[in-house]
Amino acid sequence: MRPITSNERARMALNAMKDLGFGRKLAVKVLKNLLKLYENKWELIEDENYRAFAEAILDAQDDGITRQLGNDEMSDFGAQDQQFTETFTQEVSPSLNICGSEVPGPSSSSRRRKPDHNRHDEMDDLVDAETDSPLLKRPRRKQPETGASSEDRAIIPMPQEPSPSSLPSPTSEGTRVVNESGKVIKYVNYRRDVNSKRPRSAPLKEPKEEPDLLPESNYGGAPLAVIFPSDSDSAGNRESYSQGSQEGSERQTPKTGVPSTSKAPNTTSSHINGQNITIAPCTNTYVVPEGSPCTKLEIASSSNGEFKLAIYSPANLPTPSLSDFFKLVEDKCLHSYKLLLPDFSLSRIMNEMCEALVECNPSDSGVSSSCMPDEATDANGGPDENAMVVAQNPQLALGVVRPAHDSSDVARGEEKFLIPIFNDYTSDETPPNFAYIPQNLVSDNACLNLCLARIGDENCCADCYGDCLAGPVSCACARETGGDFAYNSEGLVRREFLDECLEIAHDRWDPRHRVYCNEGECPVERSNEAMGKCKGHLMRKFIKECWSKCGCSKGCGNRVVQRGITVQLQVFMNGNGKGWGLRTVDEIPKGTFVCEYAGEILTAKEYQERYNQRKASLMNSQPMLLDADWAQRSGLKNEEALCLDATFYGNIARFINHRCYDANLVEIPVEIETPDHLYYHLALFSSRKIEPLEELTWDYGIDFKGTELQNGSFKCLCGSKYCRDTKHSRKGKGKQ
Ligand SMILES: C[S@@+](CC[C@H](N)C(=O)[O-])C[C@H]1O[C@@H](n2cnc3c(N)ncnc32)[C@H](O)[C@@H]1O
Repeated sequence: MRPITSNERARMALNAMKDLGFGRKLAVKVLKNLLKLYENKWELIEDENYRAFAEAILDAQDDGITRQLGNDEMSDFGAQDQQFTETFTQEVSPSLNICGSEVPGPSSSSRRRKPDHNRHDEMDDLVDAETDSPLLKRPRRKQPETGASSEDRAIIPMPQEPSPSSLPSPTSEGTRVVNESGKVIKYVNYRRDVNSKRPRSAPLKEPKEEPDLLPESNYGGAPLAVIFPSDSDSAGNRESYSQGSQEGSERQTPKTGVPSTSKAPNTTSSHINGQNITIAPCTNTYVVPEGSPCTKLEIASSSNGEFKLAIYSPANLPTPSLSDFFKLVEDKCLHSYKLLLPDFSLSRIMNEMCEALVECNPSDSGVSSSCMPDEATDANGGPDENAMVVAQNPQLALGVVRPAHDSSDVARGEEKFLIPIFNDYTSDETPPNFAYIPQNLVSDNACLNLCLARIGDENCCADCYGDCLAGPVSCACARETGGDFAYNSEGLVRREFLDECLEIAHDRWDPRHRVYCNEGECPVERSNEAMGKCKGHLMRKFIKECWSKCGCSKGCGNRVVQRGITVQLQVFMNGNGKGWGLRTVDEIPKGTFVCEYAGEILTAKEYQERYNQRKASLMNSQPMLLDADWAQRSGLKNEEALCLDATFYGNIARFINHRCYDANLVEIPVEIETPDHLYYHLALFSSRKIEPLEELTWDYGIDFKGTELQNGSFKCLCGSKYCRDTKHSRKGKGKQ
């Protein structure tokens, strides 16, 4: 292979800096000086994704070079591509001035900053010490010593929801939130009166006709649906809705995923990453690890709203006192997070949790004022709301008669906005009965070990501060997406990444995108012999978001899905045989997070058992396998093969209808709390710009060509010209 030339290396280095947002002229200048400094040793510049280069530019900026060059010169990348190519054969000096600052030569800790900067040298040392980190860890900047609390110091203040009178008039794209330097950091829509402005009903906007996306022959011959089958057709499906609500009261409480009315801790379910959370009876999540195998920390709750923390020790061991235990946890927190306030106290946090809990449930006399610690305090020392475990209203159990849906808000206040129901066709019909949950629930048997200790340093950015996207270099949380964050500063999925995801979704039947299990190892095959040999699992690209162990703030731009729904939605009766559907109120730009597909996390086997037992009541169910990473695993255990079922518990995504191939939403797996990809969030993002009042659709990935068992559960009425259900297709009849 031809050796890479200096000019090519220079071009690559400058492009890397351009990607980080640095101006070209400054970068060229710094690069020249670095080459002198490092005696043309490009490896030192290229090492760790051009870390030394980026840091030298930062130093140069701090030293005022930015001002010297002026704004125009700082943003002149793009032009003059040729100019820099002949400039990189420089003479060497052992130590030189990079844009005005004295920097030690390569022999002495070549990539360290000069010592007298305003930076936090201690953190720099830490960063430098991590030589094997594949990506740069951005040093946490030293905070001004104002005595302010950690919250006060957040770089990007999260916008407060204004009072109704001060609501800004929303634009189609939402209200821009800008940071101090005027950069748009996110768009916010504010809760609006559902009756205002928009008519209560509006003619359905069918998804717009897509241009020819692929030759006809490419979308046939799909080997298998990735969805578990159901045998209803659309008509049957509609019938089951009206039965559904009556049946709801008679239904047996499913064995898993339902807060039990019994006190046995093992029969309740956990709710993750959200508020108003149900219980985590799955005590293995909270068991004190291996080192002390006989002592157990157990967190239990009942559906009456009580919960408790218990430490069990075997007879031959003394039970540790709660205060000793707290002290140890505090020490560990200090060791892990380093930046705890001096008066940090676990017991105080727990008291505050209890108080908050009582405030959240003022009418719930069953709420105990005792509280339990969670493993998680977030990296800023505060309690981690995502991991708190709170008893939930037992009425959610499906065995209990619950009122019909509230047509002004199907989400019953669980989301940031009201999500109203419109039915202009059959005025008395309401959506089928189900319990609205904003986040997933986990069954007892599903092996989902939510333990912060499992998130290693390489899977988080403990050293970051504020907004990871605003930093000059990507942190470890961008590694999953090849070193660039999946989101841009406006909170949208980056175009290139989205296009890659769309390509995979479009070519989902192409064997190049699928992985096939060894014989007898496929969890789907094991749970349902009738499925036959493994038909392959789609290998998908993951997004990784920052989370509790990361040092950044909750407003960090790499936290999108975990912040929940930010677009205004409506449930509506479709009137075209597909039943209820979901539509957007406002225009949605391409790459916007719309909602997560939430439901009960079951094992594939559990789902199959449930399906076999109550086939009829599962007619509307679209269980999704969480198999995006099974490719990396061999010998998956039954309890590790997870599946998402929104039949009894689900969120707004439960109303999204299927459209073959050219749907306006695409699902992307998002890693938040677990690093191993066996559990992830199935997040739906807009695949293109979506017009106001357009129906939202998603390609469920059903093979309508397979045998009955492999088939999807309905006759497809999507109306897409790419419809795969050739037997029943209404191609060309889709418009009404
Ligand atoms: C996740 S639900 C979607 C919401 C559903 N329409 C409802 O009324 O609750 C999936 C069910 O909707 C119906 N459905 C979704 N997409 C459809 C399509 N393209 N054609 C016909 N029926 C569809 C099927 O009955 C399917 O089992």
